[in-house]
Amino acid sequence: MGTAQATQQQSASSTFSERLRNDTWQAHGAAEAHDFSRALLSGTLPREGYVALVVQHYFLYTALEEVSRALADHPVGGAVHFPELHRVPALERDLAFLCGPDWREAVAPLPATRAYAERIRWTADWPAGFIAHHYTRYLGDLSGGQLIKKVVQRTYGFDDGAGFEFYVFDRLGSLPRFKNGYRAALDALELDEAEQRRAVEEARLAYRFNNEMMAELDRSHPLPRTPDHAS
Ligand code: HEM
Repeated sequence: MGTAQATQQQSASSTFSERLRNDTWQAHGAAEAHDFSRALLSGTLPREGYVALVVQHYFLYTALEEVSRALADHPVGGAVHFPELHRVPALERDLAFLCGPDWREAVAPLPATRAYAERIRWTADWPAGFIAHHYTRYLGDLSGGQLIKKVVQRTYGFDDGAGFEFYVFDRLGSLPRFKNGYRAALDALELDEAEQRRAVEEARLAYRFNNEMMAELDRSHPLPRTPDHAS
């Protein structure tokens, strides 16, 4: 059996959450292998690069949480409306800690972040597409994000909480249990085949937006990856 045929057969018998995971896993590999991700995870990202990432997160999650609130009562979009997951309050505290009380005047989105946030806002009219964006960010934060949390705390010498609250989900209880409940909420949605496929495609697009954002961060905060960059 050819690989494409095998993948199709697997997809046909998979739940929506399995599809989202399996059919984007290649894109996940690329995101994980990105120079910026690797620097973050290996503790070699300079502090300014980390702060720039927190700033971009602030603009992204502002869009995600705005749309989540707007769709709270929608039968599809409302399935992922978990206010206890929301990151903007934590990001605001992180930015005040990292940049000082006037941080709002000092932050701006990169062009790639602006485009990504615009796409998220666009899905306010397409709730299954919004779910794809929601899934890509929050399940990532609850998974690989928890590895990053430990490295970030150690690398930048943060005390408990301050500077990396973004990665702390202490209102959720057990994260594996929350993630299972999240996947069950996705699987309970009655999305037809075509809509599931479109949503998976949108999740792949979300990964591309993330990679673009990391590429721009990389360009604006060059990583010390070679001796030339080390000074
Ligand atoms: C340093 C970079 C990264 C590392 C080390 C990492 C690592 C991981 C790990 C270990 C898991 C759990 C896998 C499992 O359940 O078996 C995971 C899941 C996930 N990651 Fe990442 N990740 C990284 C970057 C990203 C990025 C940039 C995104 C998207 C913006 C992302 C989105 C996701 C999602 C959505 C899941 C959940 C998959 C699912 O169970 O459906 N990750 N990641």
